[in-house]
Amino acid sequence: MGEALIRGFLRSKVSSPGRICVSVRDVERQDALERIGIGSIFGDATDGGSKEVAQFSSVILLCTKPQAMTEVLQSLAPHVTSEHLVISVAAGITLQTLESALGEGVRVVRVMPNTPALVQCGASAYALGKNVTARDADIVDLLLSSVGFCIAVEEKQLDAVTGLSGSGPAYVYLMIEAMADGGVMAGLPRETALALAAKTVAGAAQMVFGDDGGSNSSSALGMVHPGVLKDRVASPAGTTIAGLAELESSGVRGAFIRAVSRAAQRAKEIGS
Ligand SMILES: NC(=O)C1=CN([C@@H]2O[C@H](COP(=O)(O)OP(=O)(O)OC[C@H]3O[C@@H](n4cnc5c(N)ncnc54)[C@H](O)[C@@H]3O)[C@@H](O)[C@H]2O)C=CC1
Ligand SMILES: O=C(O)[C@@H]1CCC=N1
Repeated sequence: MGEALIRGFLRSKVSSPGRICVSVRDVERQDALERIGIGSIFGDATDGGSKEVAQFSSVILLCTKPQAMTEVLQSLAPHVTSEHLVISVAAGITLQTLESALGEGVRVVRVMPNTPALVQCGASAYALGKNVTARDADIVDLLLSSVGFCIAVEEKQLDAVTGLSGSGPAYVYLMIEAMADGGVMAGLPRETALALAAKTVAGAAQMVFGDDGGSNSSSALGMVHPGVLKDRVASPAGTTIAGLAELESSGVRGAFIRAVSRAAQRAKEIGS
């Protein structure tokens, strides 16, 4: 996720390789970051990396796994001051945990991004810690909106965000793969089927944001209800309603609801 954000920031030009300083343990990741021109790459956070990052950066993104966060926070705490803004992307790790590990007065923001940030099509939500300033909120907004859509939420909503948009790309990949399988089963070459499936998902998602001209927009974000769009595709006694009936009888709608809800619950479990 950290690498996706870095690459997204570089693509959007909100930052440049010379302004980014990274502490990363895996050698392959270090090589990948070197290849994209990151100049300051340090090793393990617990072995000097945190100190170096805190020395050279005013905005620090924490992008390790939640399970590694305790030791990373411990390594960072002695070097972080009220001059730093710390942004965590870790699923489930609460603002309270971050703030109490980093110390009094530290400015902390909790973010849940997703990997399409890499291609500027991310969907992120964030919650501000108790010490952040209005300028910090602007910085977070600037960074996240440079790589896609972003929205401020209450912290208690972030586990739900994690289950929906944080994990969501994986659900969509599964759906694209399955739709392509269906195309292959119906006689299409694999590559054609995959391209059609992925383009269909991307195009359909864009329509929800009113990119049909916005005539049916029903919300502040200019969105069109997906049910309206679905009904427009389904002709009476046509192919689509036959396909939809299969999906409904397989319980796909319920499966998606349960997937998001189970992933949100898992985020809560990780945090506790
Ligand atoms: N993968 C995703 O789609 C998303 C992940 N997240 C969050 O992002 C965080 C990272 O997840 P992934 O990118 O999937 O994991 P990952 O395992 O791919 O990346 C974690 C990185 O942390 C580095 N690392 C671990 N311990 C370190 C240490 N002590 N010092 C320096 N570097 C260290 C590793 O070298 C690795 O490059 C997690 O907290 C996750 O909840 C949030 C949203 C989406
Ligand atoms: O699977 C995970 O735990 C992370 C958090 C959201 C997406 N990936």
